[in-house]
Amino acid sequence: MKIQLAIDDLTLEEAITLVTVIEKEIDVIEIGTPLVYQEGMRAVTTMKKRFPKKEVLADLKIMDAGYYEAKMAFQAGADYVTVLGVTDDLTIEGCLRAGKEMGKQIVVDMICVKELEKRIERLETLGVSMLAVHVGTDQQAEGRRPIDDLKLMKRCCRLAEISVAGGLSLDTVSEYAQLQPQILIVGGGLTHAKDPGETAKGIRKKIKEWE
Ligand SMILES: O=C([C@H](O)CO)[C@H](O)[C@H](O)COP(=O)(O)O
Repeated sequence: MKIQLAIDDLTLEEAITLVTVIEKEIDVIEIGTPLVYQEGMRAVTTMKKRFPKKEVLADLKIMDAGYYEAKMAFQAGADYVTVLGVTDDLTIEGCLRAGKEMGKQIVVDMICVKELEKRIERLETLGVSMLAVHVGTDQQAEGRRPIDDLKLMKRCCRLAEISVAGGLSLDTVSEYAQLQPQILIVGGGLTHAKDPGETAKGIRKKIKEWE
């Protein structure tokens, strides 16, 4: 299982410092949506140049202009870019085309998708190979967690790899790891940790128990 660090509310400089400390424990560096707003594609390019052995995900949450926006992120150095599962199939197909041309991956973020099972089936038919279960920050504030959607996703997915995000932390990561998603996404659980180095080591240790 991979660990994806989601960097949302840090400056690019703070993000680089954090990744330097926990580099060994993480596999994917996510340039979170707020960081993209703040810094643009510069954040993607800088992070890939600084940490060339790490995979970089640009969390653009694309809703339209799929081909154009996905290609922009890939050209900036992203290995993965996100598109929203609620959007039109045409946008998903545009992203997939950009991914194919560039030899990179599209991740479909299932935040706010209502009929999850039906949508998973459709997305897999379109050729999507990575799906992200996601309970967003605002939904988390109302007490929602991604565990049930992850269970459903594990039952319904035929081929796609699965990642999961939504408030994962050192305390809760085992619950998710035992369901065997391919990628566990941790944002605030690391970026707001008192000791990110120790927390990242702890998360890695807990995940290893389920591998
Ligand atoms: O995608 C995210 C959110 O929508 C803000 O852009 C977060 O990166 C994702 O939810 C992971 O962060 P945590 O929930 O803090 O672990």
